[in-house]
Amino acid sequence: MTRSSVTTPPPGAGRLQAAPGGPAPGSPLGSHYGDCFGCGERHPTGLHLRATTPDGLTVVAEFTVGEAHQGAPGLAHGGVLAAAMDEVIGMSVWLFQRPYVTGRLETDYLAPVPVGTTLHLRAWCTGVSGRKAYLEAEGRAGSPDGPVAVRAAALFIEVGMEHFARHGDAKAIADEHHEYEVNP
Ligand SMILES: CCCCCCCCCCCC(=O)SCCNC(=O)CCNC(=O)[C@H](O)C(C)(C)COP(=O)(O)OP(=O)(O)OC[C@H]1O[C@@H](n2cnc3c(N)ncnc32)[C@H](O)[C@@H]1OP(=O)(O)O
Repeated sequence: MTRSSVTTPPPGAGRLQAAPGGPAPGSPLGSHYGDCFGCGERHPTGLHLRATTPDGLTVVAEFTVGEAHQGAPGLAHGGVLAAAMDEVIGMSVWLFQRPYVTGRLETDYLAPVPVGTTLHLRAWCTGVSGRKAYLEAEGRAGSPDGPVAVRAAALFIEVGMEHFARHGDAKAIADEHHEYEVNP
């Protein structure tokens, strides 16, 4: 991954620790919002990512490229693939048990991804420093051992739940049940 200095943990950054009360190894990680383009079950043309954590420290998910996700004929749109990387990395909020948002997302496209391909996604944290979390992800075509088609590196920033109430739909937030801590 050709990550930049912005997405590289600084010297002395901590490692992700399994949060008390966090998901146990093997647990499914639910959708954080039903209308989310990445993971929402109500979204008609979204990515419908379904994720699990194999070990409490990383996230794995699958995304099958559909007709609604094309850029060039028969091929996935690069922005949609970036969204898939953003989402699988964002699923790490369940591991942190705190809300984070994307500050920066860097993506390498290594191979075209045809419609019908299932991408096997994996995300992991490379360091934590204050409110900043450094994460990476990869998407392999066809199987968990398939060729890497997409790679990403990201800087996520921890926010309070008021971020979503101030900028978004406070009622929708209240109507959904979130398991991570609201007032850490
Ligand atoms: C209800 C469901 C919940 C659900 C929760 C889960 C959602 C997951 C969804 C998937 C993920 C997404 O798509 S999230 C959606 C896309 N992202 C967004 O909408 C975020 C928009 N940006 C913002 O709201 C803001 O810029 C923030 C929150 C990121 C930062 O603002 P802030 O809180 O005022 O903090 P600020 O002081 O600016 O930044 C803190 C530190 O981070 C650094 N920093 C911030 N942004 C960057 C950046 N792009 N590149 C480099 N560095 C940066 C600053 O230099 C600073 O470093 P230093 O000076 O301390 O060293």
